[in-house]
Amino acid sequence: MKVTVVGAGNVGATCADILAYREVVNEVVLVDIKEGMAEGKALDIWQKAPIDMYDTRTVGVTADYSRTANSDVVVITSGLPRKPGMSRDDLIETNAGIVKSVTEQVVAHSPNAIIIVVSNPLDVMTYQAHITSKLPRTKVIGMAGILDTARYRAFLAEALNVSPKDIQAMLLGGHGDTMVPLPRYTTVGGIPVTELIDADKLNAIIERTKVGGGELVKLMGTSAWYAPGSAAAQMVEAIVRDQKRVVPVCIKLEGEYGIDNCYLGVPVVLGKNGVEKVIELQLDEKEMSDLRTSRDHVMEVMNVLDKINNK
Ligand SMILES: NC(=O)C1=CN([C@@H]2O[C@H](COP(=O)(O)OP(=O)(O)OC[C@H]3O[C@@H](n4cnc5c(N)ncnc54)[C@H](O)[C@@H]3O)[C@@H](O)[C@H]2O)C=CC1
Ligand SMILES: O=C([O-])CC(=O)C(=O)O
Repeated sequence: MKVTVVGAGNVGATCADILAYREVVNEVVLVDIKEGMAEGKALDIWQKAPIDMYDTRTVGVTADYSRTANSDVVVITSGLPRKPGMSRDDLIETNAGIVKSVTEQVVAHSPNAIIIVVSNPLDVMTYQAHITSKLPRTKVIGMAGILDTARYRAFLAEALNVSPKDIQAMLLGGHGDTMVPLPRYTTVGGIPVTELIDADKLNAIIERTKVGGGELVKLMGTSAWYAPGSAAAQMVEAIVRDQKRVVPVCIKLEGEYGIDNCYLGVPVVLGKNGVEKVIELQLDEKEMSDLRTSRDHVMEVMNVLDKINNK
């Protein structure tokens, strides 16, 4: 199995490192546009192999897509990260062009690959990759929900002083401040979270989760990479090992949740064919209305992308 990671920056290199370290595939190809960057990071990861005892080959190339040919999965992380004071949507103009040209080259060399988009604004960059690739919606998906639920689970684990391993959670919607964490679908060792934490504390955690990316941007001056790289690697692993993981993933909705033609995070079954099933949860009125608010926001940004593409 072969995986390409486009963008050898913070998120891309972290993802490649985890894929190698865990021997998820035989070969990881890192691609970047910056001369020598991907080659250097791939070599560094390969030199770690004798220490950490793995044999996944890591190869780096500068914009040479012939080396990515016949990849099973391609992760697209190329693009600008935001700086303090910016929203993810502020990245659209630059990143739309990058994701479009990268997707064209990826598909030309790996027509059967499953594409995982990471670049921001996530839901709309997934839209960009999907329309550019012309692949089925089940094969062009975005990474956000695994990261957002991980933040939510980590905050809960801290507040409850329990292991993050025992916290299960689901979350819907766009990868932005309108995301919809679902306390009704959150459990701690099988126990509904609402039995273990009072409503005010839970609400504070939900609000912190929604701006979890921004919290890190403020601290570091650029956006996060350890958890995002790991979340993307988990999606790759689910696909190449055909694990049928049930995780939130961004995909084009075609009538699910009463929503059509919008790219949003929803629970899916993730396996060798990409998204093998979209799971429709029974939502109450408030959850449904929050999801519609999130949809409206993503649709607005999708319209901005349409204008950029029609210029
Ligand atoms: N979906 C999510 O949950 C998350 C998304 N992100 C997004 O991921 C993207 C990458 O973030 P970082 O790795 O921190 O940024 P970074 O700046 O460290 O890395 C980006 C890399 O992309 C490369 N690049 C730019 N244009 C390219 C092209 N045409 N072809 C190949 N490579 C190209 C750059 O040279 C750079 O090395 C950003 O858009 C960021 O907002 C980051 C974290 C989480
Ligand atoms: O916040 C950002 O810009 C990067 C990102 O999407 C995240 O870490 O959730």
